Parts: sequence; C-alpha cells; structure tokens
Amino acid sequence: MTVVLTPYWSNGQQRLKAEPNPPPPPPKGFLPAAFDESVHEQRCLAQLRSKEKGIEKYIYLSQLKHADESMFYRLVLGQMNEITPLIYTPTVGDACLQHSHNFRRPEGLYISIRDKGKIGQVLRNWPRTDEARISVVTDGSRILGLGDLGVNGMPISIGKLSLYVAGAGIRPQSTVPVCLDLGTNTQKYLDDPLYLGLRQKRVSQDVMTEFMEEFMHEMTRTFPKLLVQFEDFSTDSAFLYLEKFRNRYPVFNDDIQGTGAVVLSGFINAAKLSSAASGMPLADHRILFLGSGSAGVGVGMQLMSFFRLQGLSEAEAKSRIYYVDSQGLIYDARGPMAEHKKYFSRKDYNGPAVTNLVDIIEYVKPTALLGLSTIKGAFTKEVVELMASLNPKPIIFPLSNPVRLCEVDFQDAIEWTQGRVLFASGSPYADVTYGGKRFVCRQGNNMYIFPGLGLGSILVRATSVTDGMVEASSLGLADSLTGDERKTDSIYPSLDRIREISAFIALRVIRQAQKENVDRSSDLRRLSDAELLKFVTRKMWNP
Ligand SMILES: O=C([O-])CC(=O)C(=O)O
Ligand SMILES: [Mg+2]
Repeated sequence: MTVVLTPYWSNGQQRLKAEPNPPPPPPKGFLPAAFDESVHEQRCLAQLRSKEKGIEKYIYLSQLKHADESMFYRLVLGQMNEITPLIYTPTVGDACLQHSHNFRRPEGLYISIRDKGKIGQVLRNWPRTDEARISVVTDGSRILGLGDLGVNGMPISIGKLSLYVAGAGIRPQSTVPVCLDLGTNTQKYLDDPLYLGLRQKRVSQDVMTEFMEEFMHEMTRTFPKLLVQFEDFSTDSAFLYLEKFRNRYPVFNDDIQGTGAVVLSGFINAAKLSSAASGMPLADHRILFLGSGSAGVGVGMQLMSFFRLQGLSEAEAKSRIYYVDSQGLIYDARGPMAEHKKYFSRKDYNGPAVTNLVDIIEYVKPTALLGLSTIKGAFTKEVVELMASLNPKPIIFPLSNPVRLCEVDFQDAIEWTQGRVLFASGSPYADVTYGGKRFVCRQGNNMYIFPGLGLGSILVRATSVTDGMVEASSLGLADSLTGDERKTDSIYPSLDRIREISAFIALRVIRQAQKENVDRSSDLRRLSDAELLKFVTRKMWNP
C-alpha cells in the first residue's frame, strides 16, 4: 500500500527515486487496526464491480494504479479475463476518445512538435532513465479503428504497457508511455476547448520525418537499454518509420508485426483443424482479406510464412492471398494504388471491377476470411453462410477493434455456421451456447504477442527486432496450446496463462536472436532451454 503525500506531478519521480521497491508500509496510524492486504483485494474488486459503465471501471482502475500499483496488478493478474477488457481493448478505446475530458494526472511523456530541437531535454525529465526498458510510442493518428485522435491516443500507450507488466512481468518503473503531438486532422478535437493537444493540423510527412529522426536518436541516447514499440500510427507512417528505423534501433511495429504474428499463430492452428475436416492440404488454403491498412497488409506478409513453411515458393504463397479494399478486389489492372497495396495486388485478374464481397467470395472460394476493415457488420449473414457452404470448418477472423467496429459478432458467426466456424476476433466476446454446446471466443489480438516478443528482445538485449524473431514469437504462441485447449478447437490459449505463454514466447525469441547474432546478452547462450526458461520466469516482476 503506497500512501501518496506528494504533489501529483512529483509522485512518480518521488516514488521512483526515493523509495525502495517494494515501498515501505505506511506509518503506524495511517491504516485501521484490522486492515489486511488480502481482504483489501476483495474490497477493491467489490468497488470495481460496483461501477456500471466500462469507462467508470477504467477510471477506478487508473486511480488504483496510481495510488497502489501493486494492488492494481494483483487484481489484473487475478482476474485477467475480467480486467483486460477494462484496461485495454475495448474500453481503452473509450478512454482515448474521452482522454481530454477525463485527464487527471500525467502518466507518460507528451512530446510535441514544438519540442523539436530539444527533445532530449524533455526525455531526460523522466525519472530513472537507466531503468527504462520498453516504451510504447503512438502519434495518435490511427487509434484502434477510431481514426485520428491526436494526443488523446495516450491511453493506448498506457494500456499496452500495463499488459507488459501484467503479461510479461516487466517492472512497472521500466515502462515509458509516450504520445507524440504532431497535430490532429480531426476538427472536433481542434474545436474542443478541453482538448489537450496542439490546436493545429498534422505537420507534413517531411517535417514529421525530421522530428522522428531526432526523437529516435534522443530516445536511445536518453534510455540506453530501451526497446521501442510503435503503436497505432496511420498506415503510411507505420510502414515508413518501421522501415526507416528497424535496422538502426531495437524497434518493432505492433500493428504490422504484432498483429501479423498473432494472426499467423491462430491461422496455423485453425488451418490444421480446417484441413482435418475437409481433407484439403494445408498448402491449398486461400485467404481473403477485407481491409488493406497497416494491420491488414502486415498480417498478409506474416501469413506468407505459413505457406513458406508448407514448402511453397514466394510467388505460390502470394497467389494464395487476396485483398479487398473500399473499391473491391485489389488487382493491377484496376489502376493506380497506394504503395503498400501493390505487393498483394492480383496480376491474374483482368475482368471488370468486383466490389461486392459475396461476388468476390464466389470468385476466390476462400477457406479463410479475415477482417481488418473497421466496417461493422461487413461479414453479413449471406457472407458467413456462403463461407460455411464452401467449407466444412470456415475460418472467419473479424479482427477490427474495438468491438463495435467488428465485422461480425461471435454469436451470429456461431449461429450462421451451425457452430462450425473457426473464429477469432480482435476484441473480446462473451461465451456463446449453441445446440447445447458452449463456445469460447478467443481473441486474435496482438496482446498475446507483444509482451513475450518484448520480454525476449529486452532480456537478450537485441540490437534489432528481426523478422525471424517476430516469426519465432508467432510459432511459439501456436505451440503453447495445451492438450485440453486443442481438444476444444481452441486456436489460442487461455489468457489466464499469459505469463507462462509470454515466457515461452520470450525463450523462442531469444534463441532466434542468438541465431541471427543480434543478441548482446551473450551469457544467455550458455543456458539450456530449461535453464533459459527458468531465467526468463525468474526475471518477471510480481506484484
Ligand atoms: O490494441 C489492440 O487491441 C490491437 C491493436 O493494436 C489495434 O487494434 O490497433
Ligand atoms: Mg494497435
């Protein structure tokens, strides 16, 4: 129990600098005689459950995290399935939308375009720069599927980092949430008197690139042991800055690589179940994507590994993947298109534009339909029934976040396929009972990947996060299902086991980093797998 007696802005600094970890108990007299930690956990849980709305629960938890961090993480770890949707997707989406109205105290670093030229000075205000290990950085330009939220994107950085602590045991004081303020193009915020960001439109890409160069340089100078996770940048920026920095700094993009890895993992398990039912070889699966933003194309890139692992060439692998955007099927003869869409654009279709999803499915005959479109209800009854008529076990992953932008609800997908669907969504859904059987929804959300990928990269002190390490995280996740989970057609493990899963993923990531010689903790090379797993687990912080 940390008793806060310092002014709000210095609390973090005070605690981090002056107090040992864990903090000492409060002086005698501050707590009633019968106060008991474990009973207090029940009290906190009851207080949380007494709130009705998700956002109220979010605010309660956020206050608790500030007042008593250890208790906050005890609750999260004890009630993972209940609390994750409150501190993360989908509630974090509301927290972002309302950030300027609900703001109470600083919880991370806001770096604005006005800091250009002196970004290092601002970064050095962070307490204990040498302890920093992981920073989640957003520019707020594409928060979940909610669009350009400007500086209101901060809660996404905070939420991801809470999961690093809960899911991978990164120490709370080693996390640095960052939101960049480069303006916003959302007029509603520019007009809102309470909006916390600069009242200006987004700066040009050239100005942003200069800013990003200085920012990344200063981040690594200020925080010498830092891994950076880029989060929710708009599609062009997401690809641009990943490519620009990935060979110079330890950095990865969660939406391109994390989402790619989590979907590859779920797809591997789903394709096995689907092929077992249809008798079709794994190499013959055909995947149709609705949505071709950073996450959509990132997932396609990662799914190329699935076909490569079946022995297909790059051209053959690519031929198994189709994309649909707002203008329909993406194919070369259609005309000019954004750079990131070109790789998967079909060369083998020359007919008239096909825009209707049902027509496209009739043409492609996909075994898997993946949604990263942020179009609510895009997978209609007709679409889902068509998938079910083509496949004994259709793979349908509506991955758009938050839940109200999901392409199809879990219950509908189960009913429209008579329970045959292999389903994963980006946001959580409650269990569904159909035909007397209970179906558990699993989330194809990058939260299964980034904690373990980050933990492995940090422990091995990777100089960069390679494609091989991302793939290793994905295969590690796919292999982490228990026998019981496989029996129930689960394609992802239970979230309750997140720490165990993260440790296993970290082990695979460390081994791959060593293979590619991007490791700096060379002493880990001497350890056997069992010893390394023990080492990883021992490194995890516990509340
Ligand atoms: O935050 C999430 O739930 C997953 C994600 O990265 C996104 O939707 O951008
Ligand atoms: Mg994201």
